[in-house]
Amino acid sequence: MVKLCSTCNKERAALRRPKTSCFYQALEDEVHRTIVSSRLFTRGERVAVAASGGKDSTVLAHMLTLLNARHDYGLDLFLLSIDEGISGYRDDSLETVKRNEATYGIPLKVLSYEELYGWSMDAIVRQIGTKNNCTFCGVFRRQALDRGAALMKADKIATGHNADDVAETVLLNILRGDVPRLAAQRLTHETAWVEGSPWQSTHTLICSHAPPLPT
Ligand SMILES: Nc1ncnc2c1ncn2[C@@H]1O[C@H](COP(=O)(O)OP(=O)(O)OP(=O)(O)O)[C@@H](O)[C@H]1O
Repeated sequence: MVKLCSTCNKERAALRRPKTSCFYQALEDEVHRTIVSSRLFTRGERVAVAASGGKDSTVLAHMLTLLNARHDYGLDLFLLSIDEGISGYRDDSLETVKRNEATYGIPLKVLSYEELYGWSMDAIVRQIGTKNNCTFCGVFRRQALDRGAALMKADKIATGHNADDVAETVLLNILRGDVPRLAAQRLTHETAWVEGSPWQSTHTLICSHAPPLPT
């Protein structure tokens, strides 16, 4: 027999959670509580939602538009997408971002490496080969998001980084023995705020370290 969500009593149950049973409600409440308790936004701010077309940033776009309307944050949201110029990869996900623009009714700005740097990622790989190309791509993407946000007069950038991404970065830094980066990561983890990093002052990290829900 199909088990229904014991909170809304309509949707099919997707997950059994130790403290609450309705996953959507619990997640929305947790994100809202993090936004409020960490004072992530101020009324009237313009927020660039960094949209890759992947699951995390699509959930982020959904969540921010939903909570902005529900709790009247008064934010001016738009989607910011970076086209690295990787044929067969980013062109597909950009189609998803365009669908998100229509679904969530917020404007989309797409900026390409080609426009910003005069180089697409495909051209860079032709030049440097495939070794270390992810490092180039990541550094360029962070700067591209910063430049795009400045161009669009955004006050903050929201990204879909989550606890898994944080764990992955911490583990990689341990394996590399990179102590200064580990310390910076701890700051990010504890305060959900990146300062003095390549993200510069506009960057706000939305992560999943909300306090536990009351029982
Ligand atoms: N091309 C891009 N354009 C805009 N934002 C991006 C882009 N790539 C990554 N981001 C932002 O950085 C976050 C982390 O990116 P990462 O490459 O680690 O992918 P991810 O964790 O799989 O997330 P997603 O599922 O959203 O792709 C994304 O959630 C998104 O907010």
